[in-house]
Amino acid sequence: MTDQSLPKGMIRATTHNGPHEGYMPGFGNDFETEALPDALPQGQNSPQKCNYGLYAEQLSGTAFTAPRGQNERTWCYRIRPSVKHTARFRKIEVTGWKTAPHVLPDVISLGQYRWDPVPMPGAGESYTWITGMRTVTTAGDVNTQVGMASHVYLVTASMVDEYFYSADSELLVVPQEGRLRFCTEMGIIDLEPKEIAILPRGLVYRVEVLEGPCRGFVCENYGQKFDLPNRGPIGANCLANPRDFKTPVAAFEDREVESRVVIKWCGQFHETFIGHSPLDVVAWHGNYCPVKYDLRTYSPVGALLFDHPDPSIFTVLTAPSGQEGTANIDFVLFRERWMVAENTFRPPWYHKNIMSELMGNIYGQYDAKPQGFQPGGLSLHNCMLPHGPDRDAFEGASNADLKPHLLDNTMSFMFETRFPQHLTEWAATEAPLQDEYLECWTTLEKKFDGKPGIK
Ligand SMILES: O=C(O)Cc1cc(O)ccc1O
Ligand SMILES: [Fe+2]
Repeated sequence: MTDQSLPKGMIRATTHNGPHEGYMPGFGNDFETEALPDALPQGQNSPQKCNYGLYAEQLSGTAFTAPRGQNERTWCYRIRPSVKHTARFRKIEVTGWKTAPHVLPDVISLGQYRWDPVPMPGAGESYTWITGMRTVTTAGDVNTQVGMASHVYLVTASMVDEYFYSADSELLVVPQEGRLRFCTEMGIIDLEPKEIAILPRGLVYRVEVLEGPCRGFVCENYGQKFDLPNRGPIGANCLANPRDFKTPVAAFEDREVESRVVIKWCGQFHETFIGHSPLDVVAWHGNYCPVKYDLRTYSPVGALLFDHPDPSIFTVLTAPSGQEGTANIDFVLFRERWMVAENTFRPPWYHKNIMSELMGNIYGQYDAKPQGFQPGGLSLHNCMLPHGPDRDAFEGASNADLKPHLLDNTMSFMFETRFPQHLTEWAATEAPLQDEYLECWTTLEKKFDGKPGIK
């Protein structure tokens, strides 16, 4: 399409944001978006009076004085200030959702653990985003803003006139089945398997089921926000590229209806009732915002000649801990890729790790565990506990013809934290823990016979 107002030959820039136009590309960008024309003040944040009678409100995601490269905040122009969204809070019980510190004397976390997929709810069972959250592990301490929790969610029902926010954490959501819609103060994110989303600390939202039942994983980050890892010698491209992250455009509700707001705060849950939808932000600008990312756009970089690199080459996002290179959480993706290394045992090696490794399978088969680690399933290899390929993987890879091989139909991930992860009672007793998991290694044969030569 030509634009008559432009010089001859010049084409106006357009943006293409995938199937629908509801998202803006970029990671950590300073975005601006308005759902009504001129709702966003230009050139200043706090005019004496805002257009449309809106209230200006800042949401600070980092300390005011955080260094420029980390500083995150968003200015919201809303129908009512958030303080009108909260009456007196009343404590409620949300039984499945646990928070660190949560070390139970009778639950042993020292070990290698694996779970079958948590069964989908039966007919007649109904779970929302809040009631369907089941904590698997916790690590660190929410009160000092270090550590994390891992959860499985089972969601069958939309939240209706009900809203949630976590003052404790940002949530990294990894769907495994079903499609969810996150209606947030800053716009709408639709999410399905092979995508992930980050919901920042303090952001209010409602979760709806687009296609259920829904199952997935959540990493709750109590610490510094997830960021893109530095690429070092890899250079300026590959791994997760910033433009593949999508932030929703502004969308608001002007609905006056009895509504419930639930807040998670220092591990406790509280509710309050208000007379309207809190999703009333008409326009916003800033860099503290929800985002989604399609894992299929992750460009893995790996070994081109020999040996198996550390899994950190597959880091999608990293949440720093204050000690450089030692993350509070790394989110690592094992996806389809070519295996070409010569004279190499290609699957993960055997090892013990100071970091603790919580893994989940999104779909397909993981190369170190051809059987038993199923889509929807989880495993935990805790701090300094040995693990590695099972017997079948070892025998297969030790004897494989090492021609280039497409590792296909595989997508697993790891929440790796510097802290030991503690099982919840649910993970240790109710979830489908595989009692026989250790047997995948007990059959590994002794091959050593004291005589030189390749066995
Ligand atoms: O334990 C695992 O399967 C995760 C993992 C993968 C890999 O390629 C190297 C090390 C590692 O811990
Ligand atoms: Fe590992």
